[in-house]
Parts: sequence; structure tokens; C-alpha cells
Amino acid sequence: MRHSGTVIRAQGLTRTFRRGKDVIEAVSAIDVDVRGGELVAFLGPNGAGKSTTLRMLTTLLRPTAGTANVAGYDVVDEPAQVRARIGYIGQGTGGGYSYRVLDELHNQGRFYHLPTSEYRARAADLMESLELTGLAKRKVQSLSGGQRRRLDVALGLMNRPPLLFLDEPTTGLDPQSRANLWHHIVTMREHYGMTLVLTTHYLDEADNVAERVVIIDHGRIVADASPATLKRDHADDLITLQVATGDGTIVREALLGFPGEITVDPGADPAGQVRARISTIHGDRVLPAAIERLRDHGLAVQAADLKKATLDDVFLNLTGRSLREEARA
Ligand SMILES: Nc1ncnc2c1ncn2[C@@H]1O[C@H](COP(=O)(O)OP(=O)(O)OP(=O)(O)O)[C@@H](O)[C@H]1O
Repeated sequence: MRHSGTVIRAQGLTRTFRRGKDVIEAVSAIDVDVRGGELVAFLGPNGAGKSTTLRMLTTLLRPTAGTANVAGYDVVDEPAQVRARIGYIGQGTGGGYSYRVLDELHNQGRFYHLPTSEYRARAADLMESLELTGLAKRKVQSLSGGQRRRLDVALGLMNRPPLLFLDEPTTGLDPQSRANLWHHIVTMREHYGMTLVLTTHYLDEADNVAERVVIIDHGRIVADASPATLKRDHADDLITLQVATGDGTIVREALLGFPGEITVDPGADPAGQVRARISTIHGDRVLPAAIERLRDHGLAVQAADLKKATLDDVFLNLTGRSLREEARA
């Protein structure tokens, strides 16, 4: 995807909330720049400040401090200009319950003052590409979660925004619906060359879909890079080898000077094998080389396992907590 100039520039963006006597700093002095055409995911646990950030960038919430320029306009001083240039798909916002699906899309077109022929054509197009065609006359309240989410996305795309914000677009959907919805969103993006900014707490989603992941925790950005760079800089692959010997010392000696952090169990397990672990950033390359090195020392590897670094490992290394566990809590 071709990237153009800066479409979002946030500096020192901060939002506090009062809850009784307490002041909660939901977002603390965030600096972030997004270039045209980027696909950026804000990843973080519940309550990290993702939605609050998005709500400020989309003019729905006034920052307590800091500035944000979105699509060339200031979110506080020029909210109407910002809104005219962006789309926003919130958490389960979208259609009114008693309306029919196609009417909802047409209403959205009228809201944006599109000519009748244009909004009808766009609605038909979106109905087809988001697999809503058979649901045109169905009331929104009768849709399933996945259908509803697809309608939300269609509504957000009616004005063909060059910059689209999606707040947890796939939360609550089953894996198949999530995959389908992503396919649609990514296709739309390629079609219209949109910039996408989204929030998610699904690690695999951020890893597979986003070109850039901004990890947010307790209202602060703790890392901001591509998934591959984040994993390279903040996590290791883990290789586990089962070696056919009863003596850990010779395994350790055979692997001496090998790249990565090596731990070897001193003695054999009940199966008569010694277990060696290698923590490294290049698991794919190190694994066969380690097997070869051991073979050169007359040691046979009975089983080998490679656990690739994940964004959860990155989050764990940066914050000391697991995002996976937090998501379950
Ligand atoms: N209107 C509000 N009043 C008081 N506190 C709020 C309000 N909105 C958000 N907060 C608090 O601000 C913090 C950040 O919330 P936010 O919704 O931005 O997190 P999030 O990362 O989007 O989480 P989630 O994944 O659960 O949506 C939380 O502690 C939340 O309780």
C-alpha cells in the first residue's frame, strides 16, 4: 500500500475522567503520527485507553490536554471538518433497531447529503461485498451479531471515508465471522486506498492484519512498530529439543557458543532424554543448525519444537503481564 503524508498527528493527547473523588487518567500524553494509507492497530488490555483515544481522534470526546490534527483539521477547533473526512465504527453503534437494513444504509447516504442515485448505488455495492444482500428487508434488531457487525462496517463505509476508525470491529464474533469481516475490510481498503485505524484486544488479529501495532497500557504507548519488528526487538522464539542421552553436560558442551540463550536439564527425564531449550530471535534458522550441531557431536534429537514469538510475549516483556490472561479475566 502506498503511503502519503501525515493524516493524524496527536501530541500530548490526554484525557482524564472524574469518578467521585478519584481522577482517572484514561489516556496520558500520547504522541502518535499516522501516514495516509497505513493500517494501524491499537492493541491493549481492557481499560488501557484505546476507545478513549479513538473517541478523541474522532471528535466525540474533548481532550483534557494536548492536540490532535486529523485529516488536516484540529479535533477541538474544527470538529465538523474532521467529521466530514472520516468514518467511525464504534462498539456496537450503527443502525437503529426498528429500521430495515437497506433503509439504514440509505439513511446514512442522506445523512452525508449524497445524491439519491449515488447512495443507492453505494448501498447496493456494500450490500453485495459485505454479504448483506439477502438481508435488505430484515429489521436490524433481527440480525445476528456477525450480520450486525457487517452492517456497522457498511454504514461506516457509505461516505467512502479516506480515513476510517474502527473500535473493536470483531469483538464477540466467532473466528469464521472475524476472518470474513477482515477480508471485507482489507478488500475495501485496497479498493478505496483508505487509512485504517482500529483497536483490538485480539493478538492474532493485530499480528495478522496490522502493518503497525501501537501497544497501549494504562493510557500510555509502550511500543509502536510493525508486528515483526516488535517481536524481533521484544521477544524470542523458543526451541525445545529432546536429546537421546542421559548426560546433560555433553549436550551443554555440544551447544557451547551457539547463538541464543541456552538452558539444558542436567539429567535425563523418565524416557531417558535430556531436554535443551534455546531462546533466540531466529528460531527458524537456529533449529536445524542446532540439530546438526548435536548430530556432529554424536547426539540424536528425538523431538524438536519451535514456539514462535507472539505479540503476547512482546506485551509480557514490556509490561510484565500477559494480555491473553487479561483478556480472559
Ligand atoms: N466516560 C467515562 N467515565 C469515567 N471513566 C471512563 C469513561 N470512559 C472511560 N473511562 C475509563 O478510562 C479508562 C480507559 O477506558 P477505555 O474505554 O478507553 O479503554 P479501552 O482500552 O478501550 O478498553 P476496552 O477494550 O474495554 O474498550 C478505563 O479505566 C475506563 O474505566
